[in-house]
Amino acid sequence: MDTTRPAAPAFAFNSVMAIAGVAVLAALVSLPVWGDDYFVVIGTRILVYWCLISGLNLVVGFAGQLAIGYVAVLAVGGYTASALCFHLGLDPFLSMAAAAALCALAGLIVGIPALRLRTFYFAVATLGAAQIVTQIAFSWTSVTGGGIGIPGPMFPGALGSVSGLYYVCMVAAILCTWLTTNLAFSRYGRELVALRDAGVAAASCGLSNRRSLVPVLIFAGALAGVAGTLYASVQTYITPEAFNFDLSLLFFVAILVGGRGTVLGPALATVILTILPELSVDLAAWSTLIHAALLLGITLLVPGGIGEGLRKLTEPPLPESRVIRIRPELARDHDRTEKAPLEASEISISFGGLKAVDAVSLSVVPGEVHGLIGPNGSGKTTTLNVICGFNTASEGAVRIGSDLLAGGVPQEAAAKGIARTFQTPKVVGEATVLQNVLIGAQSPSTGFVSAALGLPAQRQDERAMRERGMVALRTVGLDAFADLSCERLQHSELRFLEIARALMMEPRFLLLDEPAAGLSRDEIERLDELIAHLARDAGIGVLMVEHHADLIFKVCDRITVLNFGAVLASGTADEVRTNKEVQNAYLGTG
Ligand SMILES: Nc1ncnc2c1ncn2[C@@H]1O[C@H](COP(=O)(O)OP(=O)(O)OP(=O)(O)O)[C@@H](O)[C@H]1O
Repeated sequence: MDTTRPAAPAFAFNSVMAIAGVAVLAALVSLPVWGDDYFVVIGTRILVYWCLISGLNLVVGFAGQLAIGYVAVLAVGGYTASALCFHLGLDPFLSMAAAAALCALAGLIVGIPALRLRTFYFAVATLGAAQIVTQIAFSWTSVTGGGIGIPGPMFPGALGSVSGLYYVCMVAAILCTWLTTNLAFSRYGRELVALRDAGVAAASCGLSNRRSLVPVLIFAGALAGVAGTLYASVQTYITPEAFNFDLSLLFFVAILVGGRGTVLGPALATVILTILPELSVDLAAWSTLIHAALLLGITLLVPGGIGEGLRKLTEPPLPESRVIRIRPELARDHDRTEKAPLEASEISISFGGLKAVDAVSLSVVPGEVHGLIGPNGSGKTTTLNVICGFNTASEGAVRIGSDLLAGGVPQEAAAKGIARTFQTPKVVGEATVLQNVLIGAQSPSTGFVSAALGLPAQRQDERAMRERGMVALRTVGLDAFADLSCERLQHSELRFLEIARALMMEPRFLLLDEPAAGLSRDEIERLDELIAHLARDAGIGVLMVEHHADLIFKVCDRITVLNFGAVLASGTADEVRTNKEVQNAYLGTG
C-alpha cells in the first residue's frame, strides 16, 4: 500500500463521525426520558420506517431496482401480524415472525419481475403490486376488516406503552441496521452495485441477478414484514388508507436522497423526511411536495445524494506518482495442470444480413499468447463475445478440451475459467479500485446467511479475498490506488485495472480486447511484459485483439487474421507478417 499518502483528513472526518454517531445514539436511547410522547412517537415512526428502508436500500440503492411500490410488502406484513393477533390471539412477536416469513415471499414476488423488466417497467410492476394488495385489503373483509380496518398487534405489558414500543422498534432497527450493513459491505453489496453499474463486466465475472439479487429480495421482504408489524402496532388500528402511496414515496425518496450504495445516507434521509412534515401542520399537508422538492434539490446539487457527499469527504488524495510499476512475478501460478486448449471451431454469427463471423476456427493454448487481428469491423470483438458467451454462435462450437460450452451464458464461460477485458473499460465508477477488483473473486466459501450475520468464516473469507485483491493490484501496479474510487482513474489505469479484475478470477484463459488502446509507449511496454509473463510463467492462455502491430508481433506465439468475418491467415508471427494477403488487406506493407 502507498505509505506516502496523508491519511489525516479521512481520520479526522471519521473521528468526528464516530463522536457524532455516539451522541446521536445516546440521544435516541434516552429520548423517552427527555422527550414528550409526541417526540417519542415520531422517533418510533422513524425507527419503523428505517426497518423497512434499511432492507429496501439493498434493492433500490445497491441493486438499482426502482421498487417504488414497496408499501405493498409493508401492508402484507401489517395485515398478517394484525390478523394473527386479532383473529387467532397469537403472541405479537410470533406474529411478527410469521409476517416476516410471509413478507419474505411477498418481497420475492414483488421483486422477481426485476430479473426480466428494466427500470421504469419494474417500477410500474411494483406500483401494480401495491394496488393489488390495497384491493385485497379492501375486499377480504373477514380477515382485514375491509375499509373499517383491524386493530394492530398489542405488545404485552410495558412494551405496549409509548416508550415501551419505542424501545421494541429501536431493538428491531438496530438489528436491521446490523444485518443490512453486514450485507452491504460483503460480496453481496459489491455484486449488486457491479450488476447495477457494470452489468456486462459483472456477467463476465460470473455474476448474475439471479444469484445476487434473489436472496436480497427475500431478505428485504422479511425486514418489511417486521416493519409492517411494528407499523400496525404504532398505528394501533390499520385500514388500507394507512398504506398509501405517500408512504411508498417516502421510502423510495429516502434512499435516493440518502444516496445509492450507502447505509448512512438513507438513514439520515429517513430521519429528515419523517421529521420535516412534523415541524408544522402546514408542512404535513405538503409532505409529498416536500419529498419531491428534496429529491429535485439533491439530484441537482449532489446527484449522488447525501452518501455520495460523505464518501467524497473521506476520499484519500491521489498518489503523487501515477507511473504504473507492474510486478508480473506476483501473478500466482494456480493449479493449471489442466493444459487443454480453448478452441473455437467453425463459429459463425450474423446480425441481420451481415455475417459478422464466418466459420472462424482458432485455438488458444495455455501458456501462449494468441493474437486476433484484422481491419475494423472484421469480427474480432464478436469472436471474443461468442467465445465468452455474450453472443451465441449460429453454427460451430466452443470447447475447452472436450468440454463443450453451451454458448450465450457468460457466467458459464467465467465458471470454466475464461476471463476477459473490454474494448472500452467497464468498471464501477463510484466503487473503489479494490472493490472493483474483488468483483472478479470467484466461488466464495460463505453464503448469504453467513454474510448477513457477519460470521467469522465470512470475515475470514473477505480478508482472504482482499489480500488476493491487493496481490492482483500489485501485479498490475495499481496497489497505491486501492482505496480511490474508480472514477478518479485515468484511461490507461482502467485498462490495467480490468486485467487485475480478470486475474482475481484465477483464469485459465484471458481474453483481452484492445488492451493497448489509449496507452502511452511506456505503458505498452509494461503491458507487453505483463502479458508475456501471464502466459509463459503463470500458464494462462491469452487471446488478444489488438491493433498495435508492434505489440502483436512481439508478444504473440500465434496470430489469426480476420477479414470480413472470415479467417484470412493464421500462423506464427513471422508467417503472418510475411503473408502477402495480410500485408495487402491489413498491414498495408504489401
Ligand atoms: N450487436 C450487433 N448488432 C449488429 N451488428 C453488430 C453487432 N455487433 C457487431 N456488429 C457488426 O459486426 C461487424 C463486426 O464487428 P466487430 O465489433 O466484431 O468488429 P471488430 O473487428 O472488433 O472491429 P473493431 O476493430 O473496430 O473493434 C461490424 O460490422 C459490426 O458493426
